[in-house]
Amino acid sequence: MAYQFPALTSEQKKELSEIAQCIVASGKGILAADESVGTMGSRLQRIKVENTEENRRQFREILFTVDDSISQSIGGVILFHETLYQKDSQGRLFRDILKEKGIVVGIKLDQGGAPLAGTNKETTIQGLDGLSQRCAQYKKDGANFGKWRAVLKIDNQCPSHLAIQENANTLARYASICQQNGLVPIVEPEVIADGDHDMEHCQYVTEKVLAAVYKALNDHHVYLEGTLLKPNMVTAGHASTKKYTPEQVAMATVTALYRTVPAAVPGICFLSGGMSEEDATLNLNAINLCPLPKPWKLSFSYGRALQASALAAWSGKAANKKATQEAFMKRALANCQAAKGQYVHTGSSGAASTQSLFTACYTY
Ligand SMILES: O=C(COP(=O)(O)O)[C@@H](O)[C@H](O)[C@H](O)COP(=O)(O)O
Repeated sequence: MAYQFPALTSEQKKELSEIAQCIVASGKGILAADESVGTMGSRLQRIKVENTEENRRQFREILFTVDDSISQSIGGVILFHETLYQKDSQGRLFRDILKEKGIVVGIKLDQGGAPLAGTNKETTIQGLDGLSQRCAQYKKDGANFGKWRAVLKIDNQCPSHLAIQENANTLARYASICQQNGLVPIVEPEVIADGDHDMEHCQYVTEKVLAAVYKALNDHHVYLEGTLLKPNMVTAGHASTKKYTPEQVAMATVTALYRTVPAAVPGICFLSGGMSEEDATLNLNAINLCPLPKPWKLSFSYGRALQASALAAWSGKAANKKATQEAFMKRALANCQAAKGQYVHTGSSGAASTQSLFTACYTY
């Protein structure tokens, strides 16, 4: 039955795999700047800045107009709908500014959670209705990849079989629709860090989730070479009393990935999930040094762990532009080095970079 009903032409496959490889080329990762209005509100609240469209625009202008050398560390930026159509103070579209730097533009496609009745407050993610039309428009408007974040939690009876299957199937359906429209899907099944479970339990759950996701992607004829995975690292729950070294986190994470993620996937870009900036970098570095087979690029797609110091430096003041850009550049460079296993912690990190960025129940 192979190839009787091919999902994609060889030209479509070539385009998708080239986009994916470009995003994770040699030490590059992704800036997840796709916070929705509500999530951006809680980020801005921390620095006592009002959550207006203009303030969101100003902060993102500062990030996107950083020195062109940023493109050595950042291969892609995920935008929220509002940001894809925003301009800098000279009237240039953000998406054009990013493209001129050689950075691939991505778009958040999921539209929030909905409860799964009969479960312990588990969710599925909405946004499949009209998704093909939205993808086609975003492609015309300059996006080349998409993102869909599914949330799974570790708790009493969680994640349930239903939550795992439903979210895996929804991620696969989204990925298929993206590829039909020329967008590389970032597949993000996030096992959130809420809870007091140990790292071993997180590894067990992460393996179950990823195995279900790759079965569903295969069922939906998704072309793996034209996808990227955005998983959690395998860590203990935020409330666990057990502490693990970056090397232990790396071994558990790469073991889980090696058991479940096909080698055809070009890149795995971790989310930071509430880790401090420095922990996210140290763990990524250890992952890249882990003595297990690693057939994929292992990189980053951080939101909080790339922006926390920059947000703190900015504090809503235009006069802080230089310090904000320096803080952003510093984290981007550190993660670029970590994606190559070359990061050396100097011990001179600022206070913001070692602060936990954990938000309980980070589910929209
Ligand atoms: O996947 C992500 C990982 O972020 P993180 O590194 O954990 O801060 C992000 O792209 C978030 O999904 C992003 O911050 C958007 O958040 P919401 O507005 O959808 O909550």
